[in-house]
Amino acid sequence: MIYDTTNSRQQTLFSRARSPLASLPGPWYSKWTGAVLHFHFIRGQRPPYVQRLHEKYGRIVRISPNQVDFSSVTAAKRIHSYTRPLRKGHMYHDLAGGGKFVNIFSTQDFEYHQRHRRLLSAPLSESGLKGVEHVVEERAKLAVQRIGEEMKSEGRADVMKWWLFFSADVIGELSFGNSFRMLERGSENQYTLDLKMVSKLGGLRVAFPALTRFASHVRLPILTEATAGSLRMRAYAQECIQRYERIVAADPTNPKPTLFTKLFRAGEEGMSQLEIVQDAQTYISAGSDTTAHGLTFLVWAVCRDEEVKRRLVEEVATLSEGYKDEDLKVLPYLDQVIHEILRLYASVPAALPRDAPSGGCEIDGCWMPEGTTVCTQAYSMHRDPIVFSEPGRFLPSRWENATKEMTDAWMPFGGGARICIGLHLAMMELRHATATFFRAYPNAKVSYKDGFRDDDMEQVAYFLMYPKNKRCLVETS
Ligand code: HEM
Repeated sequence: MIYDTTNSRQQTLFSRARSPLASLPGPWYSKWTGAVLHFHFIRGQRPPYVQRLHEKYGRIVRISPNQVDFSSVTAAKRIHSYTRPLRKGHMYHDLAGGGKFVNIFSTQDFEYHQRHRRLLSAPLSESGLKGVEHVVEERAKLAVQRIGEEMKSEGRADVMKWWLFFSADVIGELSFGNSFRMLERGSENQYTLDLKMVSKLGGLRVAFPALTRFASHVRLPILTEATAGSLRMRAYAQECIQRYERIVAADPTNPKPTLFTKLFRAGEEGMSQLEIVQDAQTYISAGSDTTAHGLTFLVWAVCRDEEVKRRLVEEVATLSEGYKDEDLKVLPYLDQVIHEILRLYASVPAALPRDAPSGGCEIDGCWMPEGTTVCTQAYSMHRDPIVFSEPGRFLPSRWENATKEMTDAWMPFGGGARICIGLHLAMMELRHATATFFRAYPNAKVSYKDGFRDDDMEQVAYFLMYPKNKRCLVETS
C-alpha cells in the first residue's frame, strides 16, 4: 500500500515535470498546486491575482497544475471561436447544481446548445427587442422615480438596490410574462431571495466541488434551504409559463410579447414547456445582477467625475420627449461611457474556463494537452496597457477613436459561440436607465451619508462582480 502511494506520487511528479505545460511561464508553485489560486478565489480576488501574474509573466500564465490563463486576442478568438468553440469547463457543471439544471448557459453539449441558441436568438436580436422596448422604458422611468422618492425621504438613495429591482422586473416580465413588481413594492420577492440562496450554493460548489458528493450523505442547513428554494423557484416558473401558455392559446394573435412567445406551440421549431421553463429561469439569473451591477458602477463612476458627468448630462438633455432606443444608440458620449464602464467594471470579469479538446490543441503557439482548463478573463484583457493606456483610469473619451485592438480586446459579454445572448437587451437597459437617470438628476453626486465610503465599491468577484458592501449611495443637491 505504502509502495503504491509512493509510486503513484512519483508518477504524478514525473508526468507534471514532463507535461507540455511544464515550460509555461508562471509562479513555481502553480506547477504543483492550485491552492494559492483557490485562496484568492475564496476571497473574491482571483481576477486581480491572475492579472498580477500576467503583469509579471506575460500573456500566457500557468495558474495551477491544470489551468492556463491567456490574455491575448488571438487566444481569446481560438478559445471562444464561433466555428470550433472549446467546450465549457467543469465549473459550469458545478455552478448548475452539479449538472442538475441543464440550460443554455450551463450545457457542455454542443448540439443542445446550438439548437437552443438558434431558437432563442431572434427575440433577443436588436430587431426582435423592438417589440418589448416599452417594458424597459417604463421600468427605467419607475426605477428613477423610486430613486428620487428615496432621496427625498432619506436624503440619499441606494441605487444598487433599485437597479437590481429594475433589471429583475424587466427580465422577469420578458421571460415569465409577469413582472416581479419589485419596483412597486420596494423589496425583493421570494423568487429573487431564493435565487440568491441557490447562487450562493452554486458558488460554494465551485469553490468546494466535493460538497456535491458530500451533500448526498449529509444534511447541511444551506443545502436543505437551497433545495427548498430551487423547488419553489421551479414551481413559480412553471406556474407563470403555464399561465402564459394559456393566454397565448386563448388569443394567439395578440399575446403580450415575451422572449418565448413564438416558441410555444411551434412544433419541431419550438421548445417543450420544460425547456422554456429552464431557459426562462436561466435568463433571470444571468440577466438581473449583471445589468444591475453595471448600472451601479456607472452611476457611481460618473457621479465622481464632474467633467464626465457634465458631458453626459449635456448630451442626454438634447433628447426630445418620447425618445426611443434608436435615439439613444446614436449618442456618442453615452456609448463611450457604457463601453468604459463595461471595460473597467465588467460584471463578469473572471475566468471563462474551457476544456482543451480530445487530442489537445495549440493556443498562441503553446500545446495544451487534452483536459487542460484554458481560460481568458475580461479583467486582464481590459487592462492590457499596450491596448488601453492608463488602464486603471475611468476615461470614457478613450473610446472616441477606438482602435481595432481595443474593440477586439473588449469582451465584457464573452465571445464566439457562447457570447452573451442577452447583450442587446443589456445594452438597451443600460442606455435607457442611464439617460433617464441623468436627465432626472443632473446634479446627482455620491452620498457619504450612513457611513458610505468609496471603499464600499471595491470590486469582489467570484463569477459575477459586485461592490464589496453591496450598496451604492447617491444624493442630489
Ligand atoms: C451587463 C449585462 C450582462 C453582462 C456583462 C453579461 C455577461 C455575460 C458573459 C460574459 C457571458 C458568457 C459566459 C461564458 O462564456 O461563460 C454571458 C452569457 C449569457 N448571458 Fe449574459 N450578460 C449580461 C446580461 C444578460 C442578460 C440581460 C441576459 C438575459 C437574456 C443574459 C443571458 C445570458 C445567457 C443565457 C448566457 C449564456 C449564453 C450561451 O451560453 O449561449 N445576459 N453573459
